[in-house]
Amino acid sequence: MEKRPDEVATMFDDVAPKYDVVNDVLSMGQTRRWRRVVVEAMDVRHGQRVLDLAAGTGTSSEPYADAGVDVVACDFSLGMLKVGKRRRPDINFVAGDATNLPFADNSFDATTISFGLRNVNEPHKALAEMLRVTKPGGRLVIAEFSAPVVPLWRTMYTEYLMRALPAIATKVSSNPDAYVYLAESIRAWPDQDHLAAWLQDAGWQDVTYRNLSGGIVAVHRAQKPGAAHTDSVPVAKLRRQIKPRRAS
Ligand SMILES: C[S@@+](CC[C@H](N)C(=O)[O-])C[C@H]1O[C@@H](n2cnc3c(N)ncnc32)[C@H](O)[C@@H]1O
Repeated sequence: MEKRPDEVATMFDDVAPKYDVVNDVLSMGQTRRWRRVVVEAMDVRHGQRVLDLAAGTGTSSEPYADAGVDVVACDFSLGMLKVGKRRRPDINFVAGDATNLPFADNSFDATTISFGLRNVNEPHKALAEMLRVTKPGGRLVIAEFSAPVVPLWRTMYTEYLMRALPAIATKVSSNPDAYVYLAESIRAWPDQDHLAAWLQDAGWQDVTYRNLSGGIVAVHRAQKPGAAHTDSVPVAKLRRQIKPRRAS
């Protein structure tokens, strides 16, 4: 399906104010669990710099910021970035296109993209750009809608996508067409193995994936070839070290 970048950006500008609420409704609360798995897969450490690409309103960036990790939330929809900045002024939001990132080579220890790659008009270019800006040995974690593995579950899910989801979106969203696009773009998106092959073709190594909710979502993990830099503290430990913020 055709994804014109200007139309995609405008569509996200339109849905931005209610984006997170509608997400929670349409996923029946599952997005929170999916996001926790992404953070675990990232396994970032104190002192590292993380790129959250297609970060939208920054909901996918928040766990890193909350853990004191230096996270850059990049997106090309100014509407989404504005909502994010208003909600989380402490996060570094940067306007940028996934196919031509405004960052130097090897500038991030880890890169992640949640529910964004499917919307990029040239996903192969985005995978190459993510490789370029990630340090050698650095990690990539992608969360994206995928293909349910059990046939009956797949049939039920397809029914939900094509019938129930647009109907619910009409009630809860200001731009129901965006959710017709959502359903169609999920159906047109490659399955788990296909995406894993794209990652390898782009130069990523040690590609693995994990299915969530029976394959409705897949979390792919990969590494940039080269030696990783490891003298840092895991975020799990860091959480215990962070002092609560004092009210001013
Ligand atoms: C479904 S939202 C995901 C937002 C966030 N990552 C999350 O998990 O809630 C998809 C985002 O991808 C962004 N996007 C799509 N194509 C892009 C591109 N070429 N460059 C940067 N951002 C892009 C959209 O603007 C939108 O904010």
